[in-house]
Amino acid sequence: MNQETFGRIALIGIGLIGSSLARVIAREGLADETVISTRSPATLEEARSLGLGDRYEQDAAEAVKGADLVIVSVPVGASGAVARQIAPALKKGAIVTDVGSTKRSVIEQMAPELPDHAHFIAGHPLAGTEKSGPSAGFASLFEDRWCILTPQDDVDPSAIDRLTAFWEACGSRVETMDAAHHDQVLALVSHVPHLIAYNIVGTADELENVTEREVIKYSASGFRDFTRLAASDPTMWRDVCLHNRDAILEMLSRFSEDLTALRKAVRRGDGDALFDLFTRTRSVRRSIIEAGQDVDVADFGRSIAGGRDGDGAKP
Ligand SMILES: NC(=O)C1=CN([C@@H]2O[C@H](COP(=O)(O)OP(=O)(O)OC[C@H]3O[C@@H](n4cnc5c(N)ncnc54)[C@H](O)[C@@H]3O)[C@@H](O)[C@H]2O)C=CC1
Ligand SMILES: O=C(O)C(=O)Cc1ccc(O)cc1
Repeated sequence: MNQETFGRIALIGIGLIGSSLARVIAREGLADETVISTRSPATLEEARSLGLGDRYEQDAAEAVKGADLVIVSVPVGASGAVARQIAPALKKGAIVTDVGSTKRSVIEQMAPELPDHAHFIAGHPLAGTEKSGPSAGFASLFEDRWCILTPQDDVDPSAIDRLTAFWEACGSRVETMDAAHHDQVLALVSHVPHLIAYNIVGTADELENVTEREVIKYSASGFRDFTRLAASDPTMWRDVCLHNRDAILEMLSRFSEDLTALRKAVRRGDGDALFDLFTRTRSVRRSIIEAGQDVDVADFGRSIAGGRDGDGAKP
């Protein structure tokens, strides 16, 4: 058997991420058998009707019996409860991982529950959409995306190698880092941007002198991008905020300070300050595109090719 393939994989939680995993596991032949479990009977039926696995179990403990790899894909606030449920049924030597958007809290919730004979390695694929549920997933979700692993110091390196090989077989690039560092970085690049989107769409929704029709009719692509993020799953994002509170608060403070400076530049008509900030931020976007990290590179490429990018000179 190759490094990346497993006899039995158990997927606990079968929403966007779990079902994308089920699809890529099937496409790449990464398991002899895939067992699916999720809390809601209706969701389990949906997974069955989509043909996502080989076996379906309502009981998570039943699902992990004999599994070589267990992947927990539930809202981060449910991680501890799932770990408690599956712990007594885990096979000796099983690798247990998760996909949650926050890492310190998931480790704090799961690690104490799991037996020493299992290898627990927390993880986070930096890949997703605003959609949720089993039908929202797709096999190519993880392609050319980062997957961050945050193993604790005492984890067997060969288990890390196997999990790395698995994510690589799903199309991802894998990086290992400290959980606290992960949470700080993700607060900046993912959690706070989602909160900004929720906030601006909420603000637009509450403005009395702008009708809903106008928001829909005149929303340019910038606002549309915010509405996409602000359509993300409420349970998932409530849990992210509750479970990465300190890092999110720290980044929000920085954001507020910078917003105050920006507001001042607008109020004072300080064109130089505005131009300098906008020039700096444009170069950030360019670096991201050059590094090949953009979701819609083709679209951005068209906007550059269309010559709408200006020459960078201060008018
Ligand atoms: N949606 C996204 O773009 C991304 C999400 N993530 C993380 O992946 C995890 C799953 O997210 P999605 O798949 O998007 O969510 P989802 O809402 O599509 O699916 C969640 C699944 O968990 C199940 N579930 C909820 N509570 C449970 C419990 N107590 N026991 C067993 N199953 C339970 C639900 O029935 C459902 O099958 C979350 O921790 C999220 O932070 C990570 C990367 C991207
Ligand atoms: O839809 C988007 O733009 C996302 O940013 C998806 C996403 C959401 C949460 C994560 O932890 C990782 C990726």
